[in-house]
Amino acid sequence: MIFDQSHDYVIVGGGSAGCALAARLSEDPSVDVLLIEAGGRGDGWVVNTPTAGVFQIPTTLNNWAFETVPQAGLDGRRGYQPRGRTLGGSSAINAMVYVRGHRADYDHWAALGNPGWAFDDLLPLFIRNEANERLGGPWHGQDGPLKVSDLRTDSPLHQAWLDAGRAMGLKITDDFNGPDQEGIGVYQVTQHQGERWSAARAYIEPNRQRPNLRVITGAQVERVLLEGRRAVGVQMRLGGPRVQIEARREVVLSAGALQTPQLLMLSGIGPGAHLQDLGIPVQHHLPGVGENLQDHPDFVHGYLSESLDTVGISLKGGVRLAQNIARYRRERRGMISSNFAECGGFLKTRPELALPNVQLHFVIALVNDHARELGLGHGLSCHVCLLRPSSRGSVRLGGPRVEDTPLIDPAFLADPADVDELMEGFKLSRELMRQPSLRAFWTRELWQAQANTDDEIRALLRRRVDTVYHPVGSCRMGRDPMAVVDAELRVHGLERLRVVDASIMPTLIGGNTNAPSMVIGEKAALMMRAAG
Ligand SMILES: Cc1cc2nc3c(=O)[nH]c(=O)nc-3n(C[C@H](O)[C@H](O)[C@H](O)COP(=O)(O)OP(=O)(O)OC[C@H]3O[C@@H](n4cnc5c(N)ncnc54)[C@H](O)[C@@H]3O)c2cc1C
Repeated sequence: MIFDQSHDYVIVGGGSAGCALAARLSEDPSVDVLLIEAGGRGDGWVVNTPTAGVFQIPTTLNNWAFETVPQAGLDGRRGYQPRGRTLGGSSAINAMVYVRGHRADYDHWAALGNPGWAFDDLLPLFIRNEANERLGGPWHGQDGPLKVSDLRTDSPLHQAWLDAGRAMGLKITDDFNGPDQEGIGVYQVTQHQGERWSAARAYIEPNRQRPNLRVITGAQVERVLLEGRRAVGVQMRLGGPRVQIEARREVVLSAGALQTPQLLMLSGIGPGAHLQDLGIPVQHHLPGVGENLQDHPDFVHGYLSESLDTVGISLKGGVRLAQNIARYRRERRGMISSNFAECGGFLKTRPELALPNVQLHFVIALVNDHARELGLGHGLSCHVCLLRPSSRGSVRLGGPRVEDTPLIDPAFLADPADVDELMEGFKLSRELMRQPSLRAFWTRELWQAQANTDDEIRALLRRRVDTVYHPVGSCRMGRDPMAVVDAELRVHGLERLRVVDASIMPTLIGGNTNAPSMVIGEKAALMMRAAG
């Protein structure tokens, strides 16, 4: 094969995991690392300014903005799947909530036959990843690349949220990432002095001067190049022409839970029959590629509000916004530094449960259809999602070219048990939002108002549930025939090819997935350096 360029490690996808991996590998000056990202540089004010960042979610700005296939469990609706398309990946468009997940989830991964992935194995990596401005040891790091801070919004809604939790006798916490996840609290965010801290800002920007770290943006990889069972490089499009890049040591796919399986399948690695249907020569039959897709099904309660402490579209709100913009320019504080999903909680819907089974995101604006529907006025929202759904979906190719949107099927609410469990979360979160301290901030319940009987609630869930943006699991780590990578993240049956991103999670974690994806990158770097 004739190559246009050659590097030791070629990493495809500059997202949460890919940025962490590239930075850690290139700490060793004797290796040279190439990071390839399809999107742009991700360093503009829209990315960095927290409230501006929200405009990326309903649009194609730095966003692949995928749709799912029609979901039988959601009355045949198509779900929405925003995914970051820029250096920093989804961490450049996400809600900045800093959460690691529950220790039991990682212990479960290890118990499934993945040594080295128990919580106690990963805690030092979470600490190494983190620069927390308030919290320190033994649970938190203060010297890592990822800045984590308290919100700088000074919102009265925080107190109202905590008071509502107290009124219901719920635990109150000031740290969702300490020894006990359960409780109601205000989220810490991946921000520094009121600005977003994406994976690119954490891991790539400070290391731009390294001669052994090359970053290419605006280049979409089309496939992995194989020689027999060995990955030798990738083929990508850089603007018009096709370019072939050699990986002298390894190719790493970090394109995320939806596009890593897509790239494997485009390279002839995946379920043989599916590839043959599309005319793709089967290089390696690996039936688990694209299977086991899991995502948190999420329902959003909506409320109208007259409070100008919420973000909305109104004349008075416009004046307030202008004042807040001026304040943000001066101090990097106030409403413009909001991540919207400011407060939340991890709760058990039944006291006998061993772990919290639902997560709440309390949002200081009205969220309707991922902010794709906007109306006049002000409002509030409370998301409730199911942390460990039973439903399993898949990612399949939509066609034989990388431009063909993958067929994404999270199979939301396919298992009726998920509907019933989420219904418990619905009732709990609605009760919380009706507590006097929060009731004072809203004037009317919206779409959930008429859902009172269990059947009405189930029907409403099927009408409105969608993602809270945590797809994982589509290139699952494990040892069985349906596993795609081993515990060192090497693709089964092939050489010099790894997967390093959220797709390797065997099961969903109970929490948000950005920091865990970075830690997957951190861990991969350690394993790859040890392998030499
Ligand atoms: C709207 C939204 C809100 C979220 N909110 C939170 C939150 O508040 N807190 C939290 O912890 N998590 C949140 N998440 C989830 C979290 O950000 C992701 O789980 C995490 O970033 C995934 O990391 P990754 O490395 O697996 O993939 P990504 O970060 O998505 O990176 C994949 C990268 O690969 C690139 N790529 C794909 N295909 C190709 C190709 N063919 N060639 C080259 N490059 C390619 C993509 O452009 C992208 O940059 C949110 C996600 C979204 C979308």
